[in-house]
Amino acid sequence: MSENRPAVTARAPAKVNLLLQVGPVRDDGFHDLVTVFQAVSLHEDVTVTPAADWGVSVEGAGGTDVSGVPLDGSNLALRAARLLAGRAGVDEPVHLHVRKEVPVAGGMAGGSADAAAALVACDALWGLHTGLDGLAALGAELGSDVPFGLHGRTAVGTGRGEQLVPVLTRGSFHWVFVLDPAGLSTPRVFAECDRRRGPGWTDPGADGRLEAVEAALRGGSAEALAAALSNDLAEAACALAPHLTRTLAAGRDAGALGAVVSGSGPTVALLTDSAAAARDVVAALTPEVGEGRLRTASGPVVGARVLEAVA
Ligand SMILES: C[C@](O)(CO)[C@H](O)COP(=O)(O)OP(=O)(O)OC[C@H]1O[C@@H](n2ccc(N)nc2=O)[C@H](O)[C@@H]1O
Ligand SMILES: Nc1ncnc2c1ncn2[C@@H]1O[C@H](COP(=O)(O)OP(=O)(O)OP(=O)(O)O)[C@@H](O)[C@H]1O
Repeated sequence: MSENRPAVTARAPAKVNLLLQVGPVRDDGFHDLVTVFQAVSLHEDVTVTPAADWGVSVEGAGGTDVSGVPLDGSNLALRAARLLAGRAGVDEPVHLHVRKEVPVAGGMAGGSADAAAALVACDALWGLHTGLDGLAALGAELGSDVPFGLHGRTAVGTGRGEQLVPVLTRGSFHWVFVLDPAGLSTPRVFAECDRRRGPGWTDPGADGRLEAVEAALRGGSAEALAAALSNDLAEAACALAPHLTRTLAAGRDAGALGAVVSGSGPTVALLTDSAAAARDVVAALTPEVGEGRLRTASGPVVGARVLEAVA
């Protein structure tokens, strides 16, 4: 019977947008994007265990504050599991335990990573063999960032961010993330971006930014990538959280090669040219922001996958 199946744990990564080009609002309320995602080594682990009824619990790892995470039917991991069960005709409830390392409402797609990990874990538990494309299609119904949580590595995202094409990259990139105690709501940041643009705004279209990011990734140059980082939501995020302007400057002053708001913010991503340089930036920033708000990570890393049980 289902309750005898062993628990399955899957892991999915956070993301940073190396480029986030925001186009016009579409009729469905989403914006057309051209973005470059990179998966980084902050992870969410989701463990699914057969249970009498559906449920979810959450734990913060490494000091992550999980107080903003819903534990009801709106939790993205739970929604993902129920969506897959519904489509596959599975009637075997699970309890999901989410171990979060990714800041909540931080612009790093933590909730999307939970959904991606839940899809992969449930697919394995129920023996469905849905495949990456099938899971990504389900993931897109849950959120624009979920397909990338499944794919991982580095990819160009178009549409509302759910249509992915892998990007060639060389080597690893080393990041420092400056977390913010307050989150930012993604819809609010997009709305502020629209408000600032005004009704007369016209999309300038392709402007060479994507090509610059792709060339830096192909060449494995942190310096070139730092120069190419850009985010059309940054102005809106800084308008809603004005201290971010100072955080970006402090990161550069601390020796980062480049600084960018991560996605819809408020996390700030600082690019450095080695793991040692990242540690130096942390040391330089600690007096101003405190060690508790600083994380180092590298990318690219793989997308959602089952963690094998240690024998
Ligand atoms: C900011 C990014 O993280 C960049 O990767 C994503 O665009 C946001 O992805 P996400 O959090 O998975 O977003 P979703 O759950 O799909 O959408 C949340 C809300 O963000 C806004 N949204 C999101 C994606 C998009 N292409 N256009 C939008 O305008 C919409 O108001 C939407 O209702
Ligand atoms: N499993 C979950 N983990 C975190 N937040 C969740 C989860 N399920 C639902 N949410 C809700 O989604 C909101 C956004 O969560 P998330 O941490 O994914 O933000 P984000 O990283 O800014 O997202 P993105 O970068 O994809 O825009 C939270 O404020 C919370 O209310």
